[in-house]
Amino acid sequence: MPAAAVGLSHSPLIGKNDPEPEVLARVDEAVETAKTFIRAFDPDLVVLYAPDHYNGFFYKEMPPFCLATEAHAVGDFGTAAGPLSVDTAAAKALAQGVLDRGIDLTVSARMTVDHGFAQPLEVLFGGIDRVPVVPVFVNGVATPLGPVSRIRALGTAIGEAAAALDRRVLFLASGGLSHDPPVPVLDGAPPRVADALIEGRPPTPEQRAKGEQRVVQAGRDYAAGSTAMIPINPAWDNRLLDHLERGELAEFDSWTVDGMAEEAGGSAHEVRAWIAAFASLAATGPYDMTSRFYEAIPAWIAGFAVATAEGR
Ligand SMILES: O=C(O)/C=C/c1cccc(O)c1O
Ligand SMILES: [Fe+2]
Repeated sequence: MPAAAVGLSHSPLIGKNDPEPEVLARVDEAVETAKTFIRAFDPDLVVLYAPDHYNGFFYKEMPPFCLATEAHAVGDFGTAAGPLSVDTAAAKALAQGVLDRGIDLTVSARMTVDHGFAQPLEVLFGGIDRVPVVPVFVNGVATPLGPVSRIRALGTAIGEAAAALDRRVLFLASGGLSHDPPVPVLDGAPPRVADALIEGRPPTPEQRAKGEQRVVQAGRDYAAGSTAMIPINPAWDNRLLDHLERGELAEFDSWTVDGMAEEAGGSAHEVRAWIAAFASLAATGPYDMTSRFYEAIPAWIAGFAVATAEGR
């Protein structure tokens, strides 16, 4: 089966807190490389692995991962709102294939997603409804989190199930790499915040705007030298990219949840999306990483990477 993978960091601060023009130009060039790669590969199905930031998944029920047979975006941070063009038949086939392989997959027939899903679809395809997609939520924020080996197993099972579809499948990862944005944490949260994280009542437009402004301000403070967050860790990020490039995916099984957070920040767990996508590609056969870009971008609170890979 023709298969490829693209990893793309997301940040809701893109276009709001931009870094120096030279940095932006380098990012634009890397994104153009990824777009050219995708155009040449010409996928007819995109399996999109992405996290959520308490817009679709809450502690009332928080699965480690969940595949959607339908999905709509909330439109946070200026991203598009509305339905994603989910390929429901492919999603159901993949879900069955994953369950058949012994992975306890949660399935959503109406998933709510945020910028984690919407941004890569907009950046790479020009909209959230342009390409047949199977959205797969991978929890990268809400502790407790299970071992990374389970995410690799999920990615492998989806890759194997996708190989049976006889489609041109692009496995797309959204998230990471090292970063520590002010996403709320349930442990120790004041009762009002804890209730919101558990119940997930939709915010009013005013509440949403206030929450988003808090994150934008955090990015500005961080770029100006605030040390409140765990620093972006380029060495850690490049170690991750090295393992992905060399196909050393089993190396991630020894990465611990606490160790990842300490070295690379509370949202570094978003790299689970990357590990899942590359495990999916690896399950279809050997691959080559064809492009790789990395830059630490404090204004976006992101160890920011773009990478493309294709099956041999
Ligand atoms: O607060 C949020 O919803 C998200 C914040 C954020 C900031 C920077 C990079 C990311 O990946 C984020 O999710
Ligand atoms: Fe994120």
